[in-house]
Amino acid sequence: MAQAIRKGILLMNLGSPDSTEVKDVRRYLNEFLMDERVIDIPYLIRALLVKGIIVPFRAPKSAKAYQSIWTDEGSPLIVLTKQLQQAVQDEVSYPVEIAMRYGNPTVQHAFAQLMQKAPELDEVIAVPLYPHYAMSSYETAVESVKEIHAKGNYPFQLNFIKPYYNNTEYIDALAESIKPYLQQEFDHILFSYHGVPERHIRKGDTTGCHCLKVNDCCNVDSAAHTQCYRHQCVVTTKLVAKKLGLPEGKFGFSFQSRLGKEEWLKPYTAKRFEEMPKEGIKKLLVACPAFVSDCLETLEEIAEEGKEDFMHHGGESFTMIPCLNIHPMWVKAVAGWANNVAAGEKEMVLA
Ligand SMILES: C=CC1=C(C)c2cc3[nH]c(cc4nc(cc5[nH]c(cc1n2)c(C)c5CCC(=O)O)C(CCC(=O)O)=C4C)c(C)c3C=C
Ligand SMILES: [Fe+2]
Ligand SMILES: [Fe+2]
Repeated sequence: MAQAIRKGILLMNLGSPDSTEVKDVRRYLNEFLMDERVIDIPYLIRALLVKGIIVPFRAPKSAKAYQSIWTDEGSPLIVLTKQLQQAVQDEVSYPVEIAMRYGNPTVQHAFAQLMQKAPELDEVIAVPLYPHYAMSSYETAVESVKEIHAKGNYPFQLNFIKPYYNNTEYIDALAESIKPYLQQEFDHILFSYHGVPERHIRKGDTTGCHCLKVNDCCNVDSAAHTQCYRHQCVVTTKLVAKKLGLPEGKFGFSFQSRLGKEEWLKPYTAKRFEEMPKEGIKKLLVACPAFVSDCLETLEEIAEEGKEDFMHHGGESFTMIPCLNIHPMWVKAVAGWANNVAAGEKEMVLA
């Protein structure tokens, strides 16, 4: 009889600084922004720009922003990812660990923990906590885990859950988490996704001739869509809006967190917050489906800064809908994917 495969589950998120001290934020930003998939310019120029300009100016400001959302247990992103770990662990028989792309806990630490909990571990199923494919999120997480795995000569194989932007369980969980907020009076719901430079979208176009080149590119069938962040955000928006029965005009999407002078995906969330009250949108709901755990970008940029901007420009009410965090349907979805992989159903898995 074939032996049962001994598996482990690795939940992978982006990461946060170890504390809100400027030195820790500086170290974190250096690691993050020196990633060649985040700032994709030649190493020497990147080093000059990141270490000489961006980080020295940004670290004190970011530290302040982190201070405004930090909890007694630490960064919300890490705390919520740990809560997700525990919740998924309650649903599956395999050990579950978490790792961050930048900062702590590291992938090496997670691998060591998994091997300790399952000494005969022969497969790790990695779940990137990003529903959409972007070079600067999903791809860098996957590639760095592969690199660490290869360098460390680990005795187990790796499998990755594919981007799940259109997966039924993800969409159903998202819709269910948003539904209670639709009971209140609102004019519009904005789906705000983390932005990326438009250049990244063109660079990732596997056909070389589709993304941001063809009219209405994200709604025209293309092989490029397996790696097109914009297309995947558009699809999530449509599917969740359909599931919630939102009529055209009652919802929209935008992109937040722009960094630098380059053109990023549009419309910009910050600009929409200024424009919407003038368009008669006074009561606003905001959901952030690119993040599965609340973090600096939702709690500070949207719920604090964004709210202030919207209200200042004539808004009357602003409600940020929390991310999936540990919503029971989301927990079940993650546990289910890992179990399906265990049962040999490979369709959620990249080779
Ligand atoms: C949802 C996926 C994400 C993509 C895509 C992404 C791209 C991207 N990000 C930056 C720069 C920064 N992002 C920062 C924070 C941050 N980014 C994501 C996710 C994605 N980023 C998350 C979950 C967070 C929050 C982390 C936390 O601790 O809560 C920051 C740090 C904070 C700040 O100083 O603003 C930077 C910098 C770039 C340049 C980029 C694509 C090129
Ligand atoms: Fe980011
Ligand atoms: Fe597109």
